Amino acid sequence: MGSKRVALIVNLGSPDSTETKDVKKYLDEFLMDERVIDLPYWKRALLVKGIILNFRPKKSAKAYQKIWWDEGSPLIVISKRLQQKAQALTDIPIYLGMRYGNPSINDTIQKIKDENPFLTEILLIPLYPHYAMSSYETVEVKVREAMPIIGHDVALTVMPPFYNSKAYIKLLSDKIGEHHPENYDQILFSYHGIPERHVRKTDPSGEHCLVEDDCCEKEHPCQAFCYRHQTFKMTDFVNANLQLPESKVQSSFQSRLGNDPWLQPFTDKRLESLPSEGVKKLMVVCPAFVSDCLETLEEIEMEGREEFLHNGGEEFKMVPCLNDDDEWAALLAQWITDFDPKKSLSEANTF
Ligand SMILES: C=CC1=C(C)c2cc3[nH]c(cc4nc(cc5[nH]c(cc1n2)c(C)c5CCC(=O)O)C(CCC(=O)O)=C4C)c(C)c3C=C
Ligand SMILES: [Fe+2]
Ligand SMILES: [Fe+2]
Repeated sequence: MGSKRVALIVNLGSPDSTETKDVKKYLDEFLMDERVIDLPYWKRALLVKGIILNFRPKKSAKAYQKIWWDEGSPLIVISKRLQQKAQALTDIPIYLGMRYGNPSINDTIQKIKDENPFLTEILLIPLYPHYAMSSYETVEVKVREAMPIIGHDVALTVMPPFYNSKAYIKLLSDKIGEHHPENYDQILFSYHGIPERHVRKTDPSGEHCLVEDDCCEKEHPCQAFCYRHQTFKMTDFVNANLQLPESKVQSSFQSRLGNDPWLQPFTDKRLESLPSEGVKKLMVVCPAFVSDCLETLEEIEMEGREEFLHNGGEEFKMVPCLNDDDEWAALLAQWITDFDPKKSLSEANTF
């Protein structure tokens, strides 16, 4: 019989296995996305297929082997658990898709069609707290491109990034609070980095973002699309909840690729320098990710820890992502149940 309304949650995705050939296939799809490597097609193909795919898959496969679980990729396993927990709390069917790899967005849209012949509305929730063309935007574009598969008039509503959702910030703050941040010298909020050019590109005015150093502190309509602004704001909101002195908290950006200017400060450089600045006990939080993944489990928990301790740090604590936390699943289920396409989803419950 199916349902008239369904929700579609989408995360980034992982390779099908840690074999180099599967990692290569995944990286090909990921890096050939024009919203990730935003070069004209022939230049992107030359760079990705001609250079990056010759060496990166082997290196990335080794990294994936270090974090892989018996059930598969942590990001996918955790996303499925979150979906199942949220599903138990709402009558609205929740489908899970991945932007790259499997379950693909096209297959998931086909499944939605097959299982819901009287469908009228889909609520899309990209599982990213912040707006970036390489994360949130590419998910929305890919889902819109897949909508003709449904073949009739189905409305699509996209939930805005939730970096400023009071309820989400509370969950994140409570989670960090459980690990006693007051006992650490510093809390580093390490967000996934993006090229500075992407921040400029998503500024619809074309004249605010990154024009001045303090652009992100000045009110401007472009901030609905500004990744840098949204990450800095998230740090402030969480910090306000935790009531820590401002001097104990800082933001940085990890996982850069290539030689273009990326958002700074860089996480790896901060981890190297913090011990010489007197920070011996460090807590790291990765709030750009709703689920643990290669970037948190390998880059921060393994490589980052090693870097910090090697440079004179004494204690390193990485706070896990919200993953399939019961309250996070309940919040997701609540967003889906309360979904009203006539009301802006950002109206209620934000700062
Ligand atoms: C949180 C949102 C993310 C943004 C924004 C983002 C931008 C971005 N990423 C790359 C390149 C790579 N990212 C990789 C892994 C990866 N990235 C995110 C999230 C965002 N990326 C996640 C959740 C993951 C982990 C996936 C997993 O399976 O666990 C990788 C693959 C691994 C590797 O080879 O290092 C690449 C490559 C770029 C270039 C970019 C912005 C332009
Ligand atoms: Fe990434
Ligand atoms: Fe900005």
